[in-house]
Amino acid sequence: MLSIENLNVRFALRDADVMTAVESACLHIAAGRTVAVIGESGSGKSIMGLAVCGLLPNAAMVSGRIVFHDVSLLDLHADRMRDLRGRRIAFVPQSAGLSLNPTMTCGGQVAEIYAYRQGRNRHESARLTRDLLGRLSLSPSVVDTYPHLLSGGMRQRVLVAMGLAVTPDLLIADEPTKGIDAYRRQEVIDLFTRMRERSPDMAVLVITHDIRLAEKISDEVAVMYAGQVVEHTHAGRFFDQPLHPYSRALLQAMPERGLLPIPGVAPRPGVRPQGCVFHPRCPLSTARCGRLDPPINGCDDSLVRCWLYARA
Ligand SMILES: Nc1ncnc2c1ncn2[C@@H]1O[C@H](COP(=O)(O)OP(=O)(O)OP(=O)(O)O)[C@@H](O)[C@H]1O
Ligand code: NI
Repeated sequence: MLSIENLNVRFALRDADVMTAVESACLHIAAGRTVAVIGESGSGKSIMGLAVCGLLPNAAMVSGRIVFHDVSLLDLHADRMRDLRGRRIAFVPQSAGLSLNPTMTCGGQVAEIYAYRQGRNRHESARLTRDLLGRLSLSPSVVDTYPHLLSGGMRQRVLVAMGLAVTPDLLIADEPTKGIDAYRRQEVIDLFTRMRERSPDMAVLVITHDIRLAEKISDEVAVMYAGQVVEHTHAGRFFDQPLHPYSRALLQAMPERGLLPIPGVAPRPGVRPQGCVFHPRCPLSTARCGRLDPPINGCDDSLVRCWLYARA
């Protein structure tokens, strides 16, 4: 359904410096799959998601290809992209608090989508809104409630409802558990589970720091480091036997897996090490890793960007 091929996103900084937020990233998502994109802060997860939705800031310089069904998104006119985003691709932004209209009830905001996007009348829009919020386990009272009266988790669900109201083929959710406490996290997990049951063919891209959320809801995991997708694999396989040394380090840093900090620091934005982007922190790096960019290698059903898996 979606192919991201060699995507680069750069920003021009002052003094003619350029900072690379996403670098030759590749990712493919099939219908019906939930893919979690994980990685440390600043690794380019959100920027990649925004690129797919055509929501990058104007200053961004983008190259590569993003193909959705047969449409090349980076070549689309802004009007057509907006239309696509309203009907086929839904984006659930990171800050639920800021993204809802404070002057409208939650139900009103969902109903508006049915009315404007689908041309439903007021009565139908209201009924569809109640159904949808009900299926997402939001009580009927939420319909008439203003966003600021809800918890972060509830607001997030309203935003997801707004995304689902357009019955998209692809839903992209950026940090759905951000700012949500442990107890409410379960609600987000339930929400994704319910959403899957309701729309089994929808592809879902979940951008998250929250590796445990990824484990609970995803079919596949893509790991980003310094703007690159360094591994993309089945979730079960990833949590059993991650391939990339960075993936292994990420998992070992989880409290339940040893809380081992990843040595060193991520490269500062715009200061990219030569060769493999991870080699300065990698316990397994060799001289070659510091000189040459690793190719993307297929290993069983997985893709991994690491010299360890390169065939001679
Ligand atoms: N408008 C911009 N101008 C310049 N640099 C930007 C801009 N937006 C993002 N960046 C940079 O792009 C890089 C990738 O940012 P991005 O938001 O995609 O990271 P992320 O992986 O989503 O991190 P987080 O987990 O903190 O959300 C960062 O180094 C960020 O500083
Ligand atoms: Ni982000």
